[in-house]
Amino acid sequence: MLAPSQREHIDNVLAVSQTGAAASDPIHSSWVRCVRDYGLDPCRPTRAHIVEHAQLREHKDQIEEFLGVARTGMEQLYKRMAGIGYVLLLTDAHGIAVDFIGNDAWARELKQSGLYLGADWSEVRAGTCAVGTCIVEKAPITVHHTDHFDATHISLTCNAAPLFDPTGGFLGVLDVSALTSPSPRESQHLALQMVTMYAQMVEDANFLRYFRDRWVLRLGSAWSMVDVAGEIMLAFDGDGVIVGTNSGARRALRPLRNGPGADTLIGRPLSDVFREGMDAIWRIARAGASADRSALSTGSGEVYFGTVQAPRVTPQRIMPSTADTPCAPALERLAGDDPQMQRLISQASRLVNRPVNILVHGETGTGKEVLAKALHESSSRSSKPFVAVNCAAIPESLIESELFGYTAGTFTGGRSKGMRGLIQQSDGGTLFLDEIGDMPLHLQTRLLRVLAEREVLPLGAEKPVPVRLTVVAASHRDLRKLIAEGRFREDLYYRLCGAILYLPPLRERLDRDYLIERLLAAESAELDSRARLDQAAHAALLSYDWPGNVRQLRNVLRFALAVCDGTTINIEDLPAELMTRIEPSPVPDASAPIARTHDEASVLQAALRRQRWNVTAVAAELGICRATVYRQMKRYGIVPPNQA
Ligand SMILES: Nc1ncnc2c1ncn2[C@@H]1O[C@H](COP(=O)(O)OP(=O)(O)OP(=O)(O)O)[C@@H](O)[C@H]1O
Repeated sequence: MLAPSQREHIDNVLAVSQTGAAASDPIHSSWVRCVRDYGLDPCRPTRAHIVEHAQLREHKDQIEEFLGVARTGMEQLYKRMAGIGYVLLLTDAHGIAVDFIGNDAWARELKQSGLYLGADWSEVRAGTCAVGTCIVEKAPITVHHTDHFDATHISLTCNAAPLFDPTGGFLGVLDVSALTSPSPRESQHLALQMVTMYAQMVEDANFLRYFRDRWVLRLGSAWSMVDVAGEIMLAFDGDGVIVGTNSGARRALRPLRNGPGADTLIGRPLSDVFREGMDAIWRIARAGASADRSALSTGSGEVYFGTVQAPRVTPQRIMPSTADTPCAPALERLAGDDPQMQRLISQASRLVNRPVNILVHGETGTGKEVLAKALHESSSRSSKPFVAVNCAAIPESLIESELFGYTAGTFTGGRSKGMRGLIQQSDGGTLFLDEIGDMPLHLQTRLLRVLAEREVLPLGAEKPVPVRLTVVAASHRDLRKLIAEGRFREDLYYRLCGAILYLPPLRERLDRDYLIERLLAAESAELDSRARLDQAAHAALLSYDWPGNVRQLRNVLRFALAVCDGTTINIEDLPAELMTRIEPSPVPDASAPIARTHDEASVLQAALRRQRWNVTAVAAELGICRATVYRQMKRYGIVPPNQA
């Protein structure tokens, strides 16, 4: 039963989402997103969603090291905020609360409201809220009472600040929330300042931990405060080259000279940023904590006071030098300007030389093998073999001998000298196990033993052979689900997932243009063609939702190059499926475009009516993405009844 205040709120949300919002208003823009992009219905308030334990574990595993650092900051912040009724949430980049500090006395109310461990505060799930909207805006935000989209949340007040990793990737959100609060929005001003300040402190603590083997230059505009609150931090190596920047540095500093790459500081010498040059910085380092604190000035005329912290551990033992390279070239080539891919690449570049196995998740055709290969090529193992095995493609009866090898005379008909298995062949290099979820259970047990004991026992052999094995495993299936069904060993899962990388589906990537260009160049070179895409074909490629991901894009380009006139690829050269995703089967006569348009419009209209104008449900029914539904609605002038 809805309270009058909730009903009034729903009417308000409906009115704004129908008329649209000013781009500068993050709350109303979020309401519009909730209705138009996520298909959320303000008339159906929904309780908080708490993810299951196993899923929460996975989210925590992703940022385990960071969680330890963040906890200290959270405890300090909680001490200051608990007395005035606030609780604290730390969420990952997906909006899942991976840590929480609150008062046990209100545990029931807090859990019901979603102020709890495991709560999903993404905008897609919870509507406008401090965490979810902060993830979209990447900036601190207060979402107070009726700023929330969902009427169940309108008694809450929430303040959130984003957290970035030392390479600028988005890590998650720090949030302070209260079950009750005074009605003026201004009452939250201080809470927002506090959460923003602590988010910065947590980020900086993480930065110092991450770059503990590097020199760190801390800068502040107040002479006496630099040691305690250096707003700007730059990590640099013994040659004075910048290897890391905190958020403050990324906001405030630019290289002295313009030119290519002027937007990034990583990889540049410090003398490219400060007029006084490297000598002055080494002088500051030598002065240590003494009062001799030279000022450094930037190209824009700002003056900062600096202090330099020496490396606290010896570099190379922690991480071989290439692992610190902000982006290894083989990895960098995988993507253009897509935030999800850029984050993945920065995570991957930090992993290349670490002694961990990596699990890659992604839909079929997203490039899991390509990523595994790039990881290998970027590592110090690159001169050793990269061995790829598709566990789903090799018949079960052969996987064992293929992987583990066999000795002479083990099989009648086998090679008389025996065979080194693929595990041995990858010794010192990388073993890529694709579709690991399809590996039979008894072989999972043997693989686990190889990983634990670092030796392999070929079939028929008496003595094990030592191997230096680094595994990158991939799966498009949910391994946690397979574990729950008893089809995948949990202990093997934990051995394999030293780190998990999620490859986004192509429809979510914003760098499709880059991929189209790269793949077209690669395919053209192979076919010795110089054909270019015309505008309509290019637009069709950009707007398609690519269920088969990068592989399908590659195949489509190959097809188009083969059938085009040799100079221009136009829309007719693209395979029919790009034009017919929305049509009912059987496919109508392709020579009748008017009939096809008419069919498309009526199919869409019927589905919209059937699904009561819920765009998400329509997209699911027709097997297309929501953006395509909106595009088609616009094209055919279909307007929801309440907006007509
Ligand atoms: N980033 C990329 N740049 C260029 N080509 C790519 C990229 N990602 C994938 N591809 C191409 O897409 C195709 C599929 O890639 P890949 O085999 O790595 O996908 P996958 O996710 O391992 O697929 P599956 O799940 O079917 O094993 C390949 O032809 C590959 O060359």
